[in-house]
Amino acid sequence: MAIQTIDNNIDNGVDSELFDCLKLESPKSFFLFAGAGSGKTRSLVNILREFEQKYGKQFRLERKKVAIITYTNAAADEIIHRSEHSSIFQVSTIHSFAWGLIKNFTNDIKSWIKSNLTDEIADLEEKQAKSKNLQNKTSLDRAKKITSKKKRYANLDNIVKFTYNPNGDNITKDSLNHSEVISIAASFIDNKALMQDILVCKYPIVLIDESQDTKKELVDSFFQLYNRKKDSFSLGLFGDTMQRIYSDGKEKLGENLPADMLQPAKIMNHRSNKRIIRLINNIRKDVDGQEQRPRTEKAEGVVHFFICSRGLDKNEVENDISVRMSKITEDSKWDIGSEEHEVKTLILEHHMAARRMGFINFFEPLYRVSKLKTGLLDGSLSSLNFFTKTILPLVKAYESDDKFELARIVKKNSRLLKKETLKKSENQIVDIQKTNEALSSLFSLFKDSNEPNLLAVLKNIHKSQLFPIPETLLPIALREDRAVSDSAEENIDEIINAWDSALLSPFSEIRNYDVYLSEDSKFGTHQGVKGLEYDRVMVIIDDEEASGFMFSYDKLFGAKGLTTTDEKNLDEGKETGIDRTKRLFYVACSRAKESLAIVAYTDNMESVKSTIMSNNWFEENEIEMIKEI
Ligand SMILES: Nc1ncnc2c1ncn2[C@@H]1O[C@H](COP(=O)(O)OP(=O)(O)OP(=O)(O)O)[C@@H](O)[C@H]1O
Repeated sequence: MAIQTIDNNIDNGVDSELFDCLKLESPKSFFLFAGAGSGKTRSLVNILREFEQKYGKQFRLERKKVAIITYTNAAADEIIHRSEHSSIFQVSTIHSFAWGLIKNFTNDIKSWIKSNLTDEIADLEEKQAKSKNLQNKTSLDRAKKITSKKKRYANLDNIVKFTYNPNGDNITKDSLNHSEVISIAASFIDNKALMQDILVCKYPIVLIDESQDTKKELVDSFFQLYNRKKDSFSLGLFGDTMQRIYSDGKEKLGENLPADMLQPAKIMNHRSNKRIIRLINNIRKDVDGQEQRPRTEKAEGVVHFFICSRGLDKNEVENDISVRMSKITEDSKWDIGSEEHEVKTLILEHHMAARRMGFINFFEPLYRVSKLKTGLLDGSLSSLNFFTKTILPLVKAYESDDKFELARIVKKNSRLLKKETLKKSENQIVDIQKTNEALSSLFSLFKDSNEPNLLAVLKNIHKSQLFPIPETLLPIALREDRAVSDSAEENIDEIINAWDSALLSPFSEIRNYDVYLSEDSKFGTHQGVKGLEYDRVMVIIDDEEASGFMFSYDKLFGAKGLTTTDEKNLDEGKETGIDRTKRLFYVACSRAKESLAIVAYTDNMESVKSTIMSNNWFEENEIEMIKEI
């Protein structure tokens, strides 16, 4: 028993070493890089709690804060919650933090943008001057870019204050875009003594979680700041180079660190069962050879690799695999048919979840428009909220005969029942009657479990004037005849174009999409689940379906050969798509606590099998080939 305790707690000393760095009398910096599930986030929270106890009062009096930079808003919320909402901690994403630093420096921002635009315009004009044909697409696009940049330059003096939303698209004239905010903050930290003083005075401690993926420009600036202000500034980096999966991160972050930076190591993995840890140790073996140890009380656990022929019905394959896994693991929660089914399925791209959950027709056209992507994924798109936040709850209230809820939604959103409308109205009874008729007309579309398409719902509401139509959808709602207008408007806006297709989907797709957005969705992306953990994980792999270009599982598993570019990168010691994919695979597999199923679709089943066996990732009895169902 005593041995077990020593084993599991072998890394416990690290927390006090880290806390020691934060002592205000003698600040030091550290770099805690350790594998998945080694308790980095836990260490971060532990030292924050201890810091609050020792320095909380002092920091509040002196109006100082510890800045904690996380990769996502969700991670920020988690740390805020776990550090008990203490006001001395400012937990935010890198974009929010950077914006907070620069937002009051309007004149300096203007000068930076002017100088940047001057360089960009000069560069474009030089290229344009060399163009052999000014009428080809590239040259025409370049000409447009030059005009728009010149326009922005001319408008800069009219801007009183810049705006920026770290979670938005920032398309107004006075807004900064995401990369500008990062570059401006980095440039101010590097070059402005005042900014360096403000930063160190307000935030004597900056801690960065997932620093392997944090914008490299800013990480470099923090290193510079550390070199300048060592006596009054502490920089703490948490991360794992094996989990660097975005191109924004600094390559080889762990190399050439300042000599006085503390670099503690952790060797435990507190998260996963033994077999899963052996697998992830093997995946990183030829990258840096770091090996983790499981906790002594952990079970063996299960990993299983299903090699599936492309072209099979994926829903059927994956359902069958869930049943098969429940047998292999003797855990009924794997079984899709069981009431207690609880498996996290990791897909590569959101549209793979859309296909599996039944909202692909509505999702795909909108997802293709880059301006709509963020809002579509986080559910903040206002034109979409019309369906998800107004119509869907209304229809659900109708279906469950919840008159109270129905009245509440109508009162809140209806144009006809607005207080001001009713006040002005000569005959309120007629208005209420009109509302009832509008509702009946809308619900008639859903009679007998019918699922109308979204266009029918939109047109119905526009006609009855029950609710105001979002601005983006108005041109479509106003159209008399879709077919005529399609041919008449050649140069139609890409957003309207996308909505034109999306609106042809049945309303049931909105229901499914709404479930996907909610916390309890059983899907996550390989990238998006960084930092999280689940008992049972199914990793779905299909490069063709994902249609991305950053990752290639086919190459990682030997189903496809290397391209000449890959060969060239390899020769030059540069990173290849295989390296990136291996790290993504490591992140995905290391989310599993108890058992893990990999489901890989491929055209080359035998090559996949021999690759995953020859690099010792899977044993023969852990591999199953599914050619048909
Ligand atoms: N010292 C410990 N004793 C017991 N459980 C621990 C310990 N450290 C971490 N854990 C547990 O192990 C799991 C992983 O911890 P944590 O999320 O902090 O790891 P991480 O290094 O941040 O992981 P990743 O890099 O994979 O996101 C969590 O469930 C956490 O509660």
